[in-house]
Amino acid sequence: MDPIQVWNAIKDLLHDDVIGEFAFSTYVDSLTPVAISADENNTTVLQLTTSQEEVAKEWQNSNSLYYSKFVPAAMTATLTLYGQPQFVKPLVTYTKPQPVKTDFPITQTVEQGEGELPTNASTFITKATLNPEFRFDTFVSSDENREAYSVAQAVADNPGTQWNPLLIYGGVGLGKTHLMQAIGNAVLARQANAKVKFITTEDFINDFTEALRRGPKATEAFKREYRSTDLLMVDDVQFLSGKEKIQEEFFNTFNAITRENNQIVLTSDKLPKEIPGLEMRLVTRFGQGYSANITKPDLPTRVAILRNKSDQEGLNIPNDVIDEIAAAVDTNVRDLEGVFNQVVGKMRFSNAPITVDTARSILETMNFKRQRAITIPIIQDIVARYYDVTVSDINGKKRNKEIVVPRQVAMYLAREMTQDSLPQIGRAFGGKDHTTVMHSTEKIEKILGEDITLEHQVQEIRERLKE
Ligand SMILES: Nc1ncnc2c1ncn2[C@@H]1O[C@H](COP(=O)(O)OP(=O)(O)OP(=O)(O)O)[C@@H](O)[C@H]1O
Repeated sequence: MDPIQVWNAIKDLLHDDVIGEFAFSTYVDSLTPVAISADENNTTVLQLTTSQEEVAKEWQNSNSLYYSKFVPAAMTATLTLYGQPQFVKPLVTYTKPQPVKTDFPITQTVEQGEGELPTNASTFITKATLNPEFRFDTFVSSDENREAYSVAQAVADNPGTQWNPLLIYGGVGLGKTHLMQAIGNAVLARQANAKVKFITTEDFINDFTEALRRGPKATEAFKREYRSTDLLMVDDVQFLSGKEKIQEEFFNTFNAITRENNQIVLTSDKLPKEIPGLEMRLVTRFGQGYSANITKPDLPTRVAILRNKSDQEGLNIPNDVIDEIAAAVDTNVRDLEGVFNQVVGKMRFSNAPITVDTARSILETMNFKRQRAITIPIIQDIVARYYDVTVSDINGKKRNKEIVVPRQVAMYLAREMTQDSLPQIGRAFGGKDHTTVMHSTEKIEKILGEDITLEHQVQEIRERLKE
């Protein structure tokens, strides 16, 4: 039996059993497998080492939670790996830690062979806990995320130097976590033993609360672990909102890491100053590096993301199917992938080529409807009906208020909802000059900020246009 293989399989099983990331990373993930041997009773023993005395003590107690969960997990693991369940006992010994020299910022390449443990096998996560698919080369860069993409690459190339912290913010499912983990994956690809840690804000809260509950030693271990990272990535910092004690610990962690010129990357759904209940000192700290926004991808980007995914998975999805999905799903990339996966599933299980009709029926069951193309004549028609005037009034020259407002609203929406240029819009509105279009749209923009009734009207028309 291979000790690393067996331990990895046991660890996977324990991961679901041991509550809390902190407990798991301290008491399970930090152990290094050394050998498999037989004791005097001929029982198979998996020998493991730890550099933390209290962790070894916990394992040496055969009534401990970890010991008791280990034995059944080992049975399952050996059954899966070798076809036969085997009774295996853990033997955890304490070894004094050797000082580890880190050469962060990264300057050299350290190769990590398959299955080999990082040389500083500490409680730090390694490549395995990052999503290996979240890389720069699998991320489609477009206008909506280009800034975030470029800064993330700069941070990955030179962590802890210029953009510290890097904060990536934007709506749900737009690729913030992907970009953040791409930094982690790039750093670990260059230096496998870099102390890289990716956590959600919830993990941080749970780990800290658990450490406090366990007492001073665990709290010390928590601080040691978090504060000595080379690259700390924290997802969704908006969840720090209103949690004073946690914010204080986060503040101290933040300071300890940046003081050493190590790197912090954060994601949030909004700018720090817009997070309610976030202490001013954190707002200032979070904003001191670089804040990059990600917004919703437009249609060509959505097509590119799907094309990319289809190619990566070696699938041959027809272009019209991809266009159909991309046009219908404009909420976020996670939804886009969700529909894509359904389509792929359908292809695999029904063994039939996928057509636009199948894609449509999947989209319908998932409540996505293809938006119809919005053109100037459609806008003119809907605006005219909404205000009870005629399309020729809108395209004519009458200057009374009842007609001028609908005309200007229609021009404004044509500018907002179509790709047509100012001269094209002017021509479509009865041959008007492009300056008239510009003046009308600016006028509506200005009134919208002051007139709530008009704002509601415009919103209602937008919704009718999307029906
Ligand atoms: N530009 C992109 N190119 C390729 N894949 C993308 C892109 N943007 C997002 N994705 C994919 O969309 C999914 C959702 O992205 P991710 O989890 O990073 O979103 P998020 O912004 O962190 O969302 P949340 O705020 O909900 O945590 C992931 O599978 C990610 O790989």
